[in-house]
Amino acid sequence: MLELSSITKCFKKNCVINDVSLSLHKGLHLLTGPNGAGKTTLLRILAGIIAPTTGQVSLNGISLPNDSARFKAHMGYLPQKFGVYPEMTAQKFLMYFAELKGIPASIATQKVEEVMDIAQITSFHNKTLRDWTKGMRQKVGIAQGLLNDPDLLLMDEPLSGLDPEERYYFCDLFSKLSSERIVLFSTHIISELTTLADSIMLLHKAKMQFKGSIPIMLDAARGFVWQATLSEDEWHDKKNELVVSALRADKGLYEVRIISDVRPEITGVCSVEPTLEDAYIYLVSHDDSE
Ligand SMILES: Nc1ncnc2c1ncn2[C@@H]1O[C@H](COP(=O)(O)OP(=O)(O)OP(=O)(O)O)[C@@H](O)[C@H]1O
Repeated sequence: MLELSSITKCFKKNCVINDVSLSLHKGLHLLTGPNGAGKTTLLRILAGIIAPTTGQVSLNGISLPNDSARFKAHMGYLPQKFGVYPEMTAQKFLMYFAELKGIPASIATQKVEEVMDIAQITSFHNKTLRDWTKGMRQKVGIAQGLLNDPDLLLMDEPLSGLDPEERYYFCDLFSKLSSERIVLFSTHIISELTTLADSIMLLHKAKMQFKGSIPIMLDAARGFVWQATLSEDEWHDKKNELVVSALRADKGLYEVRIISDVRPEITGVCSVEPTLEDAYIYLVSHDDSE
């Protein structure tokens, strides 16, 4: 189990994480929130790269920073900007990482083969990384995170810059990997993950605004999501007073999903079931910290 108790992180007077506590068990967990919410900072704390200003982190009873080496031996981390050495092949690159992680040479070759198989990059193993697409490089990043067979796999925005097919592939992979470990990743893209994640955490204005299962997140917004079709004039008239979670324009008509505590005064408006994106907008717009 991963436990965070009362984590606060301040950069001088700017506190970007404020008293965050949570426990995560085996499974797939998403960390989302607006730009600058503190997602990368929180993941860097969990990866033992930076220390919290106050608070504790522990993984199966092993705590940071006291037992940092042992903690890191059970953790894999994919940073937001994962650099590769372009002249290396994936196999060489992963062997290099295995050495950095202290994996004994006697099992490193086999371990590298195993993770290349999981990340489905075996057939490219002899190609230098210079020639790889972003999605393929991301697979190498995930493979390096798995080298030590971690109990905790942390990934910072692993879906960014990927096309829909690649995103589907990775979500499915993370879901499979989460049957044996805690997989926690940050993302701005939440719609397609609805059925896969065991829990979702929304970090907003330094606080954990929401944490819970996807059905519970959807429940939070139920009754507050509306749909209406507006003419161009109506849309321009109303758009500044509405909180909009989705918009589709077609032949001069605007199909709008609206987040509102009360029925909006629009002809033909109807209540609709929330999507995860609606729930996200609902929670972010119902920030009660101000
Ligand atoms: N080393 C640092 N020194 C000072 N401020 C920092 C440092 N690292 C992060 N911050 C600030 O902390 C805040 C949170 O940044 P962070 O990168 O954690 O957010 P994020 O949620 O990951 O954002 P994004 O979704 O845009 O990647 C930002 O205001 C950022 O400027």
